[in-house]
Amino acid sequence: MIRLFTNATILTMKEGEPLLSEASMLIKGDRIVWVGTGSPPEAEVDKIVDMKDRLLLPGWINTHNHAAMTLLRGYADDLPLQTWLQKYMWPLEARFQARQVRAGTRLAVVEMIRGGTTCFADMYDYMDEVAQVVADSGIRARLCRGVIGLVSEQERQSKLNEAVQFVRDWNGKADGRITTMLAPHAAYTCPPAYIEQIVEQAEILDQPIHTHLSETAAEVEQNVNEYGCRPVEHLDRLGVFQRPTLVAHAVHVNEEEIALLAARSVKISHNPGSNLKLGSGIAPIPAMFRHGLTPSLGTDGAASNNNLDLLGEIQLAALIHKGANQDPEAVPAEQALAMGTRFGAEALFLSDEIGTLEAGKKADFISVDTSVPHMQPAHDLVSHLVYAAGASDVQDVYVDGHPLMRNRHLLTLDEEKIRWEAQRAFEMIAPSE
Ligand SMILES: N[C@@H](CCSC[C@H]1O[C@@H](n2cnc3c(=O)[nH]cnc32)[C@H](O)[C@@H]1O)C(=O)O
Ligand SMILES: [Zn+2]
Repeated sequence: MIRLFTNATILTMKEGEPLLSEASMLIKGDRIVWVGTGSPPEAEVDKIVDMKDRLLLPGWINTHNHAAMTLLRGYADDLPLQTWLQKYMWPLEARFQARQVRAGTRLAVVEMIRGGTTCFADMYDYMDEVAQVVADSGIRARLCRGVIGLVSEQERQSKLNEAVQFVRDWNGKADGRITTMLAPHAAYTCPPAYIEQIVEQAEILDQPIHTHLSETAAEVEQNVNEYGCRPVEHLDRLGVFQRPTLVAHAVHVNEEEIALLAARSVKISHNPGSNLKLGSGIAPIPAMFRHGLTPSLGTDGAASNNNLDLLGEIQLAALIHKGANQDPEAVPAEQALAMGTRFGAEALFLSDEIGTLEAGKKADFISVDTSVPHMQPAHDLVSHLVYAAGASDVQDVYVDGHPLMRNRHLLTLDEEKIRWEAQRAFEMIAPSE
């Protein structure tokens, strides 16, 4: 089917390309065939969709999440990372079964689609459930079975086997919407030999690696005490960065470490909301840009954010580095938008397919209502999107050319049922007070 989205303002997010007004986008099946002003090359069109008062742009790419943690939203707030994890999250997560992960992930996907996210990375457990939700909902995702190695050797091996089997079962599935990774949870939860083993498997399976890195000062200190070096050097020595790697957080990295991450082309998922909420710190994003890195954005799980609104992260990224560095020129609006789109595609190793609106790429895009009062006067939509818009201004969401939301109406998921299921699944595991 050939569809023409017309009468729109289009932000392609191609580097250096200005906003296109009175523009159109032509889509053939799941791919974009043309974007521009003037008349499209193809005369035969099956459907014309009028996009008056709509800004079209690539969907948001959320590069770090634990989707099922929506079930634990608001459960343990205002605590530091290690207490939050060890005293609250892990004991409750130990009660999770397939049902909790399915319900929590479905809720997460509803929330993400409603906020304009078309692709997310997920690191969790019971990943067959997560993959099935992705397959059924129509969203795109890069998924990995996260492994925490603070268990017996036997359990470590069985978790790794699961992670490997997950890659074999799901990489490239759901018409290519699902891709995978391998994920040692963090240097402080996986012994060195285990990390090496995971790297070896990643090599065999030709998979990228996703891990948490230098999220807190305490974690860096512990690494120095235990292994005699900081986490970046530690992972480098273990060969992690020989693989394409995506690290979440990178809050406590110094100039030298940033240089090494850049030299190894490591991808960064900046999670400003989670880092602020857990009091972890503020990642040195301007310094990363100076070293040629192109950090992307993630929400982290909803228990440390507490929502999955990627536009909110774009806005935080555009604001906090200005304040932290007393520099109003840090992370300009355009760059913050790139972090949520094009750089997100790079971070997930999917930039051949998504991240910009241009011929040959997948038709993953969203539309934003530009007629609302807080987008007036409509002279600089890039500025309005970053500094004035909200998630609920997103009207339409398309992935692979399929509509997942039209005029804020979800088309692939039953929202009411999902809300009910999430409530039930939470009550089953909630501690009795
Ligand atoms: N249960 C799994 C590990 C799941 S990976 C995802 C883990 O990351 C944890 N997590 C969530 N947010 C953060 C964060 O900000 N830093 C570190 N870990 C986190 C989360 O609680 C969950 O346990 C196993 O069998 O080994
Ligand atoms: Zn995380």
